[in-house]
Amino acid sequence: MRPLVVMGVSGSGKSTVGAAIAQRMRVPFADADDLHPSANIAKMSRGESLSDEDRFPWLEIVGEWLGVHEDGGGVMSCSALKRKYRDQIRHHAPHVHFLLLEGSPEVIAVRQAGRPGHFMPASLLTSQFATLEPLSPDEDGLVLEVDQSVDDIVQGYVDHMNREDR
Ligand SMILES: Nc1ncnc2c1ncn2[C@@H]1O[C@H](COP(=O)(O)OP(=O)(O)OP(=O)(O)O)[C@@H](O)[C@H]1O
Ligand SMILES: O=C(O)[C@H](O)[C@@H](O)[C@H](O)[C@H](O)CO
Repeated sequence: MRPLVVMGVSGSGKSTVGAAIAQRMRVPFADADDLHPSANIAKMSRGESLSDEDRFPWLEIVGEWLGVHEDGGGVMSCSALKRKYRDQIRHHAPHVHFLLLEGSPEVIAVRQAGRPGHFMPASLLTSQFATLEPLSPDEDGLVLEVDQSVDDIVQGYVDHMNREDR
């Protein structure tokens, strides 16, 4: 398996789906939320969105992890909201592909609200959507709708990969 980034806005299900795909594919999983410098977590907790400068060093760590898993495969959940962030990741891991979890602000807001205690405030969801640049046709990846069960999303990914292998 090639390295995979499960991407999307906060609350789209990246951590849940990423862990489930990694388990299904029997490869390591990492959550980019765990790799943020503490200053980034503090900033988001204050209700401020991250800048490109804040994200740069974090994306270097994310890219390096994926680069290490270029051969054996691995899954990282990471927002990867902008094309240039994905370019930065691809620089480290040229064979990486991306699964964008796409959903309406309404559905995702309900999911976000359903996990009290998370550092990410609901108020940042608007800026997450404003920042998101969907995958371009020349980017290696697929898009799946979040308004379905986690099992169905995982199966959607597996089916896509099986079609690609044929
Ligand atoms: N397909 C799904 N159906 C129903 N609930 C889901 C689904 N995917 C995720 N959830 C739930 O939605 C909430 C958000 O999911 P999760 O934490 O995985 O999102 P995330 O994109 O990793 O968020 P963040 O980046 O903010 O940590 C969780 O409570 C999770 O259990
Ligand atoms: O790029 C970003 O703005 C961040 O990665 C956020 O997306 C959060 O870390 C994550 O989603 C936690 O809620």
